Amino acid sequence: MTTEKLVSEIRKKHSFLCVGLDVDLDKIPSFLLNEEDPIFSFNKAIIDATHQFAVAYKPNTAFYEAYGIQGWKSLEKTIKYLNENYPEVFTIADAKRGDIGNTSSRYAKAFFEDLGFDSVTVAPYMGKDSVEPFLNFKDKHTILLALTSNEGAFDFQTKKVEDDEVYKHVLKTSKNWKNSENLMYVIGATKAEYLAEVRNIVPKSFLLVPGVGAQGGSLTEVCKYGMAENIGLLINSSRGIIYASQEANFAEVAAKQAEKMQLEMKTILDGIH
Ligand SMILES: O=C(O)c1cc(=O)[nH]c(=O)n1[C@@H]1O[C@H](COP(=O)(O)O)[C@@H](O)[C@H]1O
Repeated sequence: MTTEKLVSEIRKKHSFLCVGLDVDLDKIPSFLLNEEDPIFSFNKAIIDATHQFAVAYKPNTAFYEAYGIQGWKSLEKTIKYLNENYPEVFTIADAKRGDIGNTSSRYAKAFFEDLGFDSVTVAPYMGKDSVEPFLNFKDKHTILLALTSNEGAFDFQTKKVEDDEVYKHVLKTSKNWKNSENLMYVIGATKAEYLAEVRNIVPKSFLLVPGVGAQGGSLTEVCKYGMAENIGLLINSSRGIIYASQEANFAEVAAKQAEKMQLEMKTILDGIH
């Protein structure tokens, strides 16, 4: 999907919400466990109920890989379902890959070509030649970890090297890579106060911002410091939406949560236009 199309969907739906599909069989309603593919049944119900409020879906592959081949099949069915039924939504494989170039090109093929995701999360630690193979794909996006939402982000990402924090080196250096227009960045919602500095370096890039809801980040703060002219934000919530209820009406309750966030986003968007 092109960035222009993503921006136009955001404006159409008055939403920059990304629903995280982090499915855990211990947390989904127990009656679904009788289904042939409980993970897919859960995702399908959540997607059908929330798609009018969300512009993106982000399955984190760990939650599928944890169930072996069956989990991988559920992931494949989920992305196929999204692409066939809701081609207007932006899809993110949250896989946090990255390796020597030759290997990265295989990861890129797996997520962009075989599975058909619009984007994949990638770790920057191995540098330019580990990321550029992902950037070769037209209208596919590489979402580079810059400043993550967890406590461990302070171990390396905010440490200074040659007068700049490591996450700033990631932003500045990656801007010079080939096909860098295909880059987006992860900035955790719990680090909203850093967003003004991030915007000084990457004023237009899309930022994937996880960490609202269960991790305590604030939507308002993220928008205050992080919103760009083209909106430039995808705010993810996983547990806060998909596990809002474990009852028979779980999908309806998830939709209510998604709608609540979408309405907050609409108020913010209305305020700036
Ligand atoms: O890349 C990510 O999406 C990610 C980066 C980050 O810094 N923090 C973070 O929480 N995530 C992911 O975003 C999701 C957050 O889930 P909730 O805390 O349940 O909303 C999980 O899939 C995390 O793996």
